[in-house]
Amino acid sequence: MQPIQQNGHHHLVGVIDAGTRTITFCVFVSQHIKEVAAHSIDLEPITPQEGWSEQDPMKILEAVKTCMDKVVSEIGANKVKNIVTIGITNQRETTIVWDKTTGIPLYNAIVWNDIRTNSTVDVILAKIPDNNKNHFKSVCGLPVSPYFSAFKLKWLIQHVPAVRKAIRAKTCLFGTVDTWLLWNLTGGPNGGKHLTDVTNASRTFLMNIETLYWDSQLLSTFKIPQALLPEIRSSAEIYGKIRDGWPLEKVPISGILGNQQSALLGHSCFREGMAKSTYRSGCFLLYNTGTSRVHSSHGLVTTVAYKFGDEPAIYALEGSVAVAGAAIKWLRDNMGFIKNINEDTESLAKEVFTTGDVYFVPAFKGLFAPYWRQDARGIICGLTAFSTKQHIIRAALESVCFQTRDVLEAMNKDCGIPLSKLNVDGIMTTNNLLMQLQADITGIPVVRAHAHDITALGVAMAAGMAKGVEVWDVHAEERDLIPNDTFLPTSTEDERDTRYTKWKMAVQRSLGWVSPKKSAVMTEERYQLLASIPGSVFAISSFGLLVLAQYLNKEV
Ligand SMILES: Nc1ncnc2c1ncn2[C@@H]1O[C@H](COP(=O)(O)OP(=O)(O)O)[C@@H](O)[C@H]1O
Ligand SMILES: O=P(O)(O)OC[C@H](O)CO
Repeated sequence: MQPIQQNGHHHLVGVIDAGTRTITFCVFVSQHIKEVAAHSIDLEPITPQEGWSEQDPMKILEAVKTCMDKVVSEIGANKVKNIVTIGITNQRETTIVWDKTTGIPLYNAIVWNDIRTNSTVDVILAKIPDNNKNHFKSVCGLPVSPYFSAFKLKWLIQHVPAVRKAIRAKTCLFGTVDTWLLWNLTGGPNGGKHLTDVTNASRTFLMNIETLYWDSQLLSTFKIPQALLPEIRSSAEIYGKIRDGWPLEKVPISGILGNQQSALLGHSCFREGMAKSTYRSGCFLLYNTGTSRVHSSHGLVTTVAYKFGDEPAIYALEGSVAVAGAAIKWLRDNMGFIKNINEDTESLAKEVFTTGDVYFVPAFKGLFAPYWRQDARGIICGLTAFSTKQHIIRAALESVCFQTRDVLEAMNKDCGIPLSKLNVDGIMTTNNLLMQLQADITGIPVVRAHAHDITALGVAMAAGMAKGVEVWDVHAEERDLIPNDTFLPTSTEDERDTRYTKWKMAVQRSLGWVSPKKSAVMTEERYQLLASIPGSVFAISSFGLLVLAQYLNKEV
């Protein structure tokens, strides 16, 4: 391990952090937690329909390039040459397909929180004994849900003629955001590396959680040809070098981690029993279970936490909450209750001392862990003539805390040993009231990390420790400790439990709001029928197809 170069300069490690809303490129000094430079660009999602969420993969790529350019010119040529490697961390599950001969995407990226595949889920469930959504959990660790990539990829194959055409021509590639970036950064159509890491692969619903290879049973369930899929590698190894013509050309890329797994590393949760929760648009609690794959019986997912080179994979239990900060954003953008999230949320919520018995279940697109109910929709209940926007804002903050308690309860049951404290990070944790409510609702201390970017730090560590790079000793005894502060519970157990019981009642009222489309299976068959019609028919008579589609529509 050589933290310092022969010329006396510190090694630097660059990180591409491609989050759902924000693309960042930042640079760390090896062995240190603080970034020396960073540049970010926000990306707006494209929402063609209610429940849909897309991004332009080219815009993601352009934003990465711009961020790298900015940081390179900010730190100057002298320091740039000390950047010895790069790591990639990314929003997980988001699904991209492109043509390997042109590098052009065949459709927009379908983002993880897009629920267009609800009907695909119904079709898959209809084929499973007892419609059991946990049927594949022993194979891939995940429940059947539109969240995971396989459902999005199946939708793309069924609905986008260009995808089917590229599959027939054997030019179609699939990837999550890490793969899309790696392929482009290492050469694109000219030899780009088509790889992913185990953490991202573990979110596709296609990887066998035990063998860490693509699973043939799952591939055949989804009818996905393996040729589309990237090779699965570890989270820390040299995958390739940056192509010529890009900033930092020839610098190796040696770390890839899904962003929640990266935050787990950023918190140095290396030991079994250590956990963290990241509060951003969504909220994701990961609990390190070591080399054991703990299969949850209480609604959590089993996921790969990380795998360093040839070392055995380390697993985690995850509680994924789809809507956390996004509920606050909704109160600002859709309700007009808040002007400036950062400045107003806490002060408005503090204008009242309680929510006045108002509960807000922000199940905008269904509920993830531990419920996995795509039929749930958002509700605000307990309203009286006395309720104000302040009560609702406070209830939105509490909803994040109650959802976290839901996940914690499940985790404690699955693991047997209750968590004694909660390590937290993410932009939402700057809200002190939220932190205090979280401690009061869970009854355990909440320890807030003060490092600027724990998520990016995790993959910087992985990239820096990779064989052949070796500038970061992740297990070093002497390392920077992340400064933190702690919020202690001030509630009694009785108060906590009474309020939590009320929350559970509110959750019950949010369930079953959307009835599964009774035509789901037929819809699927219709698409298959349409998909099987040769392309020439489209050319000869698209009008004929329209008539056929209308006729079939009337049939169901
Ligand atoms: N002080 C705050 N109080 C409450 N919510 C906040 C606060 N600051 C930011 N948020 C919420 O956190 C989210 C920002 O997360 P961010 O990291 O930018 O996005 P993403 O998770 O999509 O990458 C927004 O949804 C916002 O509503
Ligand atoms: O980019 P974020 O912080 O919204 O993270 C999204 C998660 O990776 C989705 O699983």
